Amino acid sequence: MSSTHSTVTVTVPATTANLGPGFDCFGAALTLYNQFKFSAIALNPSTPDQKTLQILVKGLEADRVIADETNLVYKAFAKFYAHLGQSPPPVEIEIELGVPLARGLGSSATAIAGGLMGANHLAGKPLTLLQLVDLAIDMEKHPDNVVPALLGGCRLAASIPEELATDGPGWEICDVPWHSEIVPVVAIPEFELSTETARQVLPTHYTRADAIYNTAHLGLLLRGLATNNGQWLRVAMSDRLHQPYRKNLIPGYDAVHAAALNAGAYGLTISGAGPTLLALSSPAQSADVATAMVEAWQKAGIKSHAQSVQIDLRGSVSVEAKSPLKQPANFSTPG
Ligand SMILES: Nc1ncnc2c1ncn2[C@@H]1O[C@H](COP(=O)(O)OP(=O)(O)OP(=O)(O)O)[C@@H](O)[C@H]1O
Ligand SMILES: N[C@@H](CCO)C(=O)O
Repeated sequence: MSSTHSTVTVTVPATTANLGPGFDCFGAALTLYNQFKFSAIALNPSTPDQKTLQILVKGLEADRVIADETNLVYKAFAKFYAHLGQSPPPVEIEIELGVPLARGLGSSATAIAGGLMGANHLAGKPLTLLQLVDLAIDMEKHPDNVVPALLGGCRLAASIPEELATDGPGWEICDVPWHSEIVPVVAIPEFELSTETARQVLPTHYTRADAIYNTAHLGLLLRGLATNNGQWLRVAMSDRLHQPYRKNLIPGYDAVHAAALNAGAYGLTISGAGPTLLALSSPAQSADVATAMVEAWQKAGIKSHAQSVQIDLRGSVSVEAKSPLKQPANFSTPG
């Protein structure tokens, strides 16, 4: 009889960060998913040099993902064990990609959330979800993707000031109501833009006027999302901290923006660090908005895919199962 062991499959939603003025603090989970399956590997004590890590990648753009210990899912897995003061156990990770890479839809956050959740399950769940959130923010360096990726919904994260800090998490996280009649429409171009590149074009200092502009627009956005006020949303998605600098990295931005508004969208913003563009629309206009965005990009010589999505409310979901213990890929029976 073969021995069995727990495996865990973690499903993690894509996210859209910033939504315009909420730079580095505001984001929402979307109904596009990556899946990560973690299985413990049984090493044979009498076989030398067995692989302690196997990574298999399937799905969208699978050949673009590195399958060694520099893989971000594994880095998060290893970070979890380092946090416990332990070495990571031998593991097989199967990745099924449904979220396009480096497009501003939080693919890196899915990898971090998946790696941390998977590790926590294999370790017998020593950490709470909020402790995983803290570790994830520490890895991603900003909370706006990893928080909704783990918790679901639309979330605002504010760092707790030093004078109020305790030993607990360093962030106050609140859920933000998103009216059910507001449809997010994502137009995803075929080219990639890494977050690193998109952060390099940002200034390190801003004027007081720019700070006030973003504060006011984020407030308006929160109220617009809660009340389905299209006029407020139209104005609220403008910002002065990142989009004016990043739109030059996205060919066709102005044309897609104009096309989305002409087709009836309330507003349009760069999703995360881009290049995906996110429009907010009424349910009745969302199909027209998606078509208009793709056509505008096509005229600018860029292939894209657009679809209406919904806000994911569940966040990262893990399902445990019992399976036969995995053998390492280079396992050999001593003979
Ligand atoms: N499933 C995955 N497995 C391993 N690494 C991944 C995975 N998904 C993303 N990554 C890593 O994250 C990189 C993309 O991260 P990046 O922050 O540039 O974009 P993004 O997270 O998709 O967009 P944004 O942060 O703007 O929403 C990939 O190039 C890859 O190195
Ligand atoms: N807030 C981040 C999201 C992308 O990771 C940025 O805009 O750079």
